[in-house]
Amino acid sequence: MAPKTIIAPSVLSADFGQFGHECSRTMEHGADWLHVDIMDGHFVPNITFGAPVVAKIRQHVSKPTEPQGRGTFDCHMMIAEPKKWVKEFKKAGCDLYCFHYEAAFSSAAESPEQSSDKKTNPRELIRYIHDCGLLAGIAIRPDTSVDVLWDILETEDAKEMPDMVLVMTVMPGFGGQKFMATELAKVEALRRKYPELNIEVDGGVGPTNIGDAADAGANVIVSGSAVFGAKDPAEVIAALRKRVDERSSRRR
Ligand SMILES: O=C(CO)[C@@H](O)[C@H](O)COP(=O)(O)O
Repeated sequence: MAPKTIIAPSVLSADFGQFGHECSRTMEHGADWLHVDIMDGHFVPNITFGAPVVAKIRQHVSKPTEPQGRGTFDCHMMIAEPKKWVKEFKKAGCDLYCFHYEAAFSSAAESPEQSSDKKTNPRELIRYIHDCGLLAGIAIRPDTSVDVLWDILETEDAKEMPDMVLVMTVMPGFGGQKFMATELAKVEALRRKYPELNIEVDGGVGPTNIGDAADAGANVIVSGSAVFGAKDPAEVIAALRKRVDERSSRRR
């Protein structure tokens, strides 16, 4: 069965001066999830915010009543040491912890106090995230081949299977960049092999290119500036949803 359409506005484009209100308002506009961009100034050349801020905005959005349900906080961890922060973000109210493949190999420390010179691998990290009670996502940058994911997705161990794959359609770090249509070949390849997988696209996505993203097979749609910069964000969210729904009903 085709996975359901999930619209996840990226809060990177929100007005941080009224962050809680921006989050609750976006949910009222029809969002399914909130895509929460965590940047550390190491993995990407930009810094956003950490777990204490996530805990504050969580108070403005009801927790999902089921896994992947409405109100899911989809935390996109653009950080160099993803394993270090899993428990902190769980405590803060994160539901889905999506780390970058490129960062995983240097992230074995279990807490901020521990040194992080050990290596881990993405499958172990997915298992660890699940053991901590979170959904797990794995992201790839435009300069990473989709081929790195096949081995991970072939697992027969449910604890090591990601709940979502994120295909970045810009280099991570900043909102408002131009959508890279070349990345949709990765989405197509993933969808061909995994009809039920949650495949997220993120970066420069909006009404002008949602058709291409949906046709390629994306079902989790992140959109920052197109939603927060719109006169009528509810209209943009509805338009994104309509296009993805149309495509997935043809696939069924
Ligand atoms: O992770 C990122 C950027 O690194 C994204 O979540 C963007 O912030 C999405 O914003 P737009 O490209 O839609 O403005």
